[in-house]
Amino acid sequence: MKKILVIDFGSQYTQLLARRIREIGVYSEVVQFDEKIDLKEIEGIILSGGPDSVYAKDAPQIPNYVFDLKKPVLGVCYGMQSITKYFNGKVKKEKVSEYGRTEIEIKNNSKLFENLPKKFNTWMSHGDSVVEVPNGAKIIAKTSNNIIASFEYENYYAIQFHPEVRHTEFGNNIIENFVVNICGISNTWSLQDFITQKIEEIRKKVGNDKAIIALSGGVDSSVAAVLMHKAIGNNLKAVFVDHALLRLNEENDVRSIFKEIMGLDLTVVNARERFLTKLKNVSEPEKKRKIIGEEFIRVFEEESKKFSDAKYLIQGTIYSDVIESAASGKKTAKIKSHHNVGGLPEDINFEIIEPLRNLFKDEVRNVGEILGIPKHILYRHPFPGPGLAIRIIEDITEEKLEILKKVDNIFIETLRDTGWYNKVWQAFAVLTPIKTVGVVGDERSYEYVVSLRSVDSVEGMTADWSRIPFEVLDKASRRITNEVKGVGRVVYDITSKPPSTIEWE
Ligand SMILES: Nc1ncnc2c1ncn2[C@@H]1O[C@H](COP(=O)(O)OP(=O)(O)OP(=O)(O)O)[C@@H](O)[C@H]1O
Ligand SMILES: O=c1[nH]c(=O)c2[nH+]cn([C@@H]3O[C@H](COP(=O)(O)O)[C@@H](O)[C@H]3O)c2[nH]1
Ligand SMILES: NC(=O)CC[C@H](N)C(=O)O
Ligand SMILES: [Mg+2]
Repeated sequence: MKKILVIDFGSQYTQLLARRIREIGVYSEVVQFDEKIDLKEIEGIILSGGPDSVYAKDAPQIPNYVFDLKKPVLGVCYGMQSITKYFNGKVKKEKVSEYGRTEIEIKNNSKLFENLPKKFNTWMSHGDSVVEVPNGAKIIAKTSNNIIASFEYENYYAIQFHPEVRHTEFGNNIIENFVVNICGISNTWSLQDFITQKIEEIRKKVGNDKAIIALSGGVDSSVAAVLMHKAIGNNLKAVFVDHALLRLNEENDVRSIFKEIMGLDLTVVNARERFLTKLKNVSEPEKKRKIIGEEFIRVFEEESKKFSDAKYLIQGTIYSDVIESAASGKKTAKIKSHHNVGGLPEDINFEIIEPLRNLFKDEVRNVGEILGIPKHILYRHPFPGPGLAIRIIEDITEEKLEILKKVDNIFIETLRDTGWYNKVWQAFAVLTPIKTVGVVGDERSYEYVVSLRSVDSVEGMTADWSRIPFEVLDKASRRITNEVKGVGRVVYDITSKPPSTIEWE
């Protein structure tokens, strides 16, 4: 299949580049800068951004095959700076850094900016700048700070801004100009092709061996389960772990979801005791995540023994889990260890297969729709594998779990009753360790503060707090303080991601 190769230098946005290209209808893959790869059917190359400075000691280099292939190359930010360095231009830390919205002006014609206005806003994130382009290169655009925003040199196209983030105006047009007009690939690829290709790939790999799928009833593992079932049929067994950190009624909901999508009964493992014992008195978020990640694997190992020593473990990991755990590339910064990626123990007895690892949430939902999974399952709010453990700040007790389950349930019920559940991307409650003074029936009370959190997002990589009407929040707040013993105060979290993350831990 003809494709565009994206070479990763450690940017938080690398996968978004590949994703934008797939949106245009062209297949794209991300590889690491030092990875050995198959060079067949590459029609163009994109060099990503990255945290390093090109002259730094261990700065990643453009691999040699990029120069040998002689295909069009697009360098983004660090990618632009590394092209400059290779062809003897000059990169320097300038007095002005450009972060966020920056206007650029097109000074010379280029196929890359065809049919675009002369001036528009882009999104930048750089401290270094190109101060001298390679000999013979043509400067295409400059920013309002007079910094070089784009140049062209032979088959190399360089841009300082990030066309892959939604805040860059005409970003998709620029990527489409590169992929379709400059590299000349026809845009006929679709997620249906992804499904066909994955099924074939999984069949080849698993053969007649057995596999266990970690099924949470969430969007990602449900889609992965249907896809895997199509590929290997009855050699697949689904296992749901009840770790006591679930939402109210979760077990029953998951059983019925599974019956609906697979027509089969689900294996539910009661692991409540063992998770709670291991988590007793643990407050530190990364520690909680590591304990949970390991315990999940131990449970799956035991279950695999009961299924002819299954050789494979399937997980519904998607790309946001990977990037934040810093498992995407050597140069990427770690934000938190998602239990299914960064939280995994080192000694694992089976091979892990993650068919959705390179897709984003909304792409996974689209795959699910193509596979015929009902919308009410695909559009459930995400729920993290570590569950309520990362929504109870500090140590976890049965009492706190009871409180949080009730609060969460009331908030979600209120959103459903008022038509807001489907308008927001993810909503939940957090139990803080703070106690607060109140007055109830003329008596003093001293109870917990809970926070409601609801966010709008597309990919989960960035998010903003939902503008839920005060009346809806008021309804939830009054029900919570009236119905849940142990809660003295309700607050609403109005922080975006970044700088915060969606979950509190
Ligand atoms: N309680 C559980 N039992 C079994 N597997 C689980 C459980 N919770 C999470 N997992 C595994 O961990 C993976 C990652 O969890 P994650 O919450 O990101 O995805 P999901 O639950 O499938 O979808 P969603 O993001 O909609 O909640 C799941 O796809 C699944 O493979
Ligand atoms: O399966 C998971 N295991 C985890 O360890 C984990 N941590 C966060 N999340 C979910 O990922 C999305 C982004 O969350 P953050 O902004 O908090 O990183 C949100 O949808 C979170 O609910 C997790 N899911
Ligand atoms: N986003 C980037 O690629 C940044 C490149 C380089 N680290 C700089 O600060 O200029
Ligand atoms: Mg989940």
